[in-house]
Amino acid sequence: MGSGGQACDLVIFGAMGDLALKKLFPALYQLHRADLLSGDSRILALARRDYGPDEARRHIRESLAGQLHESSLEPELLDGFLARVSYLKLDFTDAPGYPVLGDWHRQGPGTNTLVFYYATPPGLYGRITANLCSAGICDDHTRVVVEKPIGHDLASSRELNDQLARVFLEENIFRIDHYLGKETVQNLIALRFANNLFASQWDQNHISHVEITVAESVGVEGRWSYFNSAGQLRDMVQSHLLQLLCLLAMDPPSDLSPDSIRDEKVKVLKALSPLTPERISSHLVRGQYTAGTAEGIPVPGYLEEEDAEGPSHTETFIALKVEIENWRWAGVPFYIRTGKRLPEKRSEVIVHFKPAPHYIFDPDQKHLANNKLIIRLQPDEGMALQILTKDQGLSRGMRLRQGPLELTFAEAFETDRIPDAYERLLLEVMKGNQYLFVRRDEVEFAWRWVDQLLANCEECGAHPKRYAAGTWGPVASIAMITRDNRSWYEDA
Ligand SMILES: NC(=O)C1=CN([C@@H]2O[C@H](COP(=O)(O)OP(=O)(O)OC[C@H]3O[C@@H](n4cnc5c(N)ncnc54)[C@H](OP(=O)(O)O)[C@@H]3O)[C@@H](O)[C@H]2O)C=CC1
Ligand SMILES: O=C1O[C@H](COP(=O)(O)O)[C@@H](O)[C@H](O)[C@H]1O
Repeated sequence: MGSGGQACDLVIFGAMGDLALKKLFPALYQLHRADLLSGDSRILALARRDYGPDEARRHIRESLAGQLHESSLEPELLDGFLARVSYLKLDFTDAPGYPVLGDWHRQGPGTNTLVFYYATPPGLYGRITANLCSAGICDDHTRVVVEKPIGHDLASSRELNDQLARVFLEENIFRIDHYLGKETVQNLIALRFANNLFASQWDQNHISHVEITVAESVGVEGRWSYFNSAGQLRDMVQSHLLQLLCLLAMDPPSDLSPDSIRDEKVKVLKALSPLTPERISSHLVRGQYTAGTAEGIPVPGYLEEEDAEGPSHTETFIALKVEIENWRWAGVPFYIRTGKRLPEKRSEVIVHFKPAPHYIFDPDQKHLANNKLIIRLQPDEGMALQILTKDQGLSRGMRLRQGPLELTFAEAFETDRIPDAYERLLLEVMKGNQYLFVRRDEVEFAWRWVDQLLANCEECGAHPKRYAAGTWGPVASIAMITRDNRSWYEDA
């Protein structure tokens, strides 16, 4: 097989929902456009709206026109793509409606791999799986793609995983964490394991601490009810932030096979130090935004959002000091923070290296002495290595100057467009390659750690502190890192 996917019959549950229209169809169209969708691949869009086939295609076409850049919209390619799409009205709770899905698959070329994509509220995953099972549509080759959140805690994620496991083989379950589909996140693997320069320095002997910031300027965007039952810890840390942490902290996998990578990630999750009640006050800060500004425009606070349903102690910001109890990372804190309504959308990792063992330069400049690797995940994707050089000029003596070795991907590699995460993820589903998907034990170990953290927060009665929209979270998050004589890296 080339770089494209196998021929698939992709059945999208929830095909008229936000995720499908904003992410899945645009990504599938881009794959079609890049000739990465096998010629025989077909798409069945399922929703409960009363659309005829042409009406559904028209709706998808209009939605694509609203989502994609003009330069990607080529009428003939759009026609070709939409010709792959059929529409079927189905109430997903209605078991007798399911056999028709099997009929649709049998009417196809006969060799296409059947893939179900659950783009629905997570509460429906179990019901859909049971209905597919009763209709006898699935076999040992049928794949399923499930969106986060996989459960609300360890118990519910186990229940959901059990439901999936009754019907699908683990090797056919593709649990999405869309951060793993981001080019720059995958690049962490290349950076660490293709460059011995970094590989040989990647431990507690050489690194003092690591920062991970995933900042968003948006608020909860009409998802108050869902978000309020989750909060930033469940919504972002349990999945995306812990995945980033794993990719940064894991030992080298012996190869790039899905299980080699995932085995190493699981070891990191198992080694996360629990945040006991005694450590909560020094290792965790939660926040909730109040009215402020976003990109200069006044915005309401979390509790005044249009769809807000009352008082709430749900956090929209969290900062954590995370420790990993193993040889590689003993004594190296990972400071992570993520929040809504922060001043800008910015995801980045800063690796702070320890200073040289013996310092011989001007003592006034000692604060410059730590090298830093800045990995910009989004936007302005790229990286910079802060190094020290001699300041130029005759009058300066041996003065040091800090400057970056800079690599901006868009400039260096002349990429016209960075593919969206869902393009990569859907392509890998169609190839049957799970290395960018989360294995059951990863999800469950992540929940185990998050559950103890939430329980300990509860025990301490630690409510979120207020921060104004448009600021970098509660001041306590700055104090958390300052206590260790460090500061959050700000280079904006
Ligand atoms: N949107 C996003 O960017 C992201 C979403 N996700 C996850 O993706 C999943 C889908 O999210 P999203 O698209 O935002 O949700 P939406 O609510 O927009 O879409 C869900 C769709 O499922 C349909 N649906 C619900 N119940 C039934 C039913 N009984 N029978 C038939 N159709 C039904 C809804 O139909 P109707 O329109 O008729 O109500 C709706 O179109 C969720 O698990 C979410 O957590 C994850 C990351 C990002
Ligand atoms: O999964 C989620 O991610 C988005 C942020 O994703 P990004 O790709 O824009 O960085 C977040 O807004 C949302 O709350 C969460 O559910």
